[in-house]
Order: sequence, then C-alpha cells, then structure tokens
Amino acid sequence: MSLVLSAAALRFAWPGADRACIDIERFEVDAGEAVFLHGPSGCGKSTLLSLLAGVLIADAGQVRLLGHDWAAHSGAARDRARVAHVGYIFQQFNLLPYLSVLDNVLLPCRFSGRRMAQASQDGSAQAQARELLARMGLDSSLWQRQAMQLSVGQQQRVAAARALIGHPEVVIADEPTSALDEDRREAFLDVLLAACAAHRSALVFVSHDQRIAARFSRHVLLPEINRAASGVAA
Ligand SMILES: Nc1ncnc2c1ncn2[C@@H]1O[C@H](COP(=O)(O)OP(=O)(O)OP(=O)(O)O)[C@@H](O)[C@H]1O
Repeated sequence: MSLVLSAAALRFAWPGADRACIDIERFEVDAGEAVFLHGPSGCGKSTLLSLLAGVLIADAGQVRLLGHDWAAHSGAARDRARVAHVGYIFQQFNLLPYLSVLDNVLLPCRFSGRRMAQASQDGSAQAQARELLARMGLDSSLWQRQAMQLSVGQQQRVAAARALIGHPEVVIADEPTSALDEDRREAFLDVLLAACAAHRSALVFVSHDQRIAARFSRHVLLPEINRAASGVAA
C-alpha cells in the first residue's frame, strides 16, 4: 500500500466557534482507494475536505499529502502543490464563469507543469480535455461556451473533467452528483471511478446519497472518526 493522504491528531475550529469542528485521531487514504465519506449535514465533511486539500490549515496535528505536511508550506507553495497533485470538485464547482468550458478544464495544466505533462502523455492536453468532456456526456457544441452559460448539472461535469485532467494523485469531490439525474449520476460515477482506478488516484467522495455508496471500496462515517462531530469530548 502507498499512503497518499494522512491526517494525525487533527484538530480544527472555525474562528469564533466555541468548540472544534474537526477532531480526528487518524485518517489515511492509500493510492487507488475510493472512499465514500458521509454523515449528517453540518458534521464537518466539507471542512475535512478543505483540510485534506490544504485549503484550510489545522489548529493542531497534521495533514500530509504525499508525505509533505501542508502546514510546512507557504500559501503560494500550497497552491502550487494543490494544483499539481489534487483535483478538487467543489460543492459550488468554482469554474471561471467567463472562460470557455474547454479552458476551464485545461486550467490545472496552465498552472502545473506536472499536470500538463501527464495530460499530454498520449497526445495533447487539449485532446485529453476533449476526451474527458465527451466521456462526461458534455456535447461538443458546449465546449466553447462560457462556463456560466451551462446548467448546474453540466457545470458539475465540467468541474469533474477539470479535476481529472492530468491524473492527480488525489481527487476530492464534494457532493458532485447532487444536480444529476439517475442516468447521468451513474454515467458520471462510471467515468470518475474508472479514471481514478486507471491512474491509482485516491478518491475522497462526499455524498448524502446512500444509493451510490455501494460503488465505493471504503465507507467512512465522519462522526465515527470525528470526536467533535460525535459530541465526545477530546
Ligand atoms: N466558513 C465558515 N465559517 C464558520 N463556520 C463554518 C464555515 N464553514 C462551515 N462552518 C461550520 O462548520 C460546521 C461544519 O460545516 P461543513 O460545511 O464542513 O459540514 P458538512 O458536513 O459538509 O455539511 P453539509 O452536508 O450540509 O454540506 C457547521 O457547523 C458550519 O456552520
């Protein structure tokens, strides 16, 4: 097994909060694992994803990506490491509204030589972007449109293609199927899970949707590992 993400003695409280939001002794994800992270609304799933991706820094303890402690890096170095090694599908997608669909997907390649090299391995980054969009069921007539002109479900799939381009070691997905109908949801999961398996990307996938849980090799109920969410004092 090769460890890709690890959190140890991790503690985080939002500013002004009277108690910790995250208090986790240990959480580890290996290369190629597909983790279904679930739990009641407000239990800290999105907060944990932000800590795993180095968007937030813990008050105590550590999160390591590929062995490197996020807290040991400056903000700029964290941004570089994130774009090189992490594909993040945000709950609100975070697409650049005025950029075309295709350019949104290619963004990680613009900011990371590693993502560009990996995306170009079997041709060009453009070709990989087009292939991902096609596999996500995004019609080619949409690829030159501004991202803001797409429906929510279409934007979700663009965000997923952007997360997958250049085969990052970690893919983090925050409720990425919430706006998809059943057929689209299954097709989306087919592409996401196959792409992660093919490149041994570790996938941490947050969802409330128990209908899709069976498709994941490992299930983690956040309140079970989070003393803060379970109400147990640290
Ligand atoms: N930016 C913020 N500032 C202050 N508190 C926050 C912030 N974001 C989240 N919280 C608080 O942290 C707690 C956990 O929120 P989080 O969004 O991580 O939960 P979640 O499990 O992802 O919820 P949901 O399933 O509803 O998306 C909540 O009590 C929330 O109010």
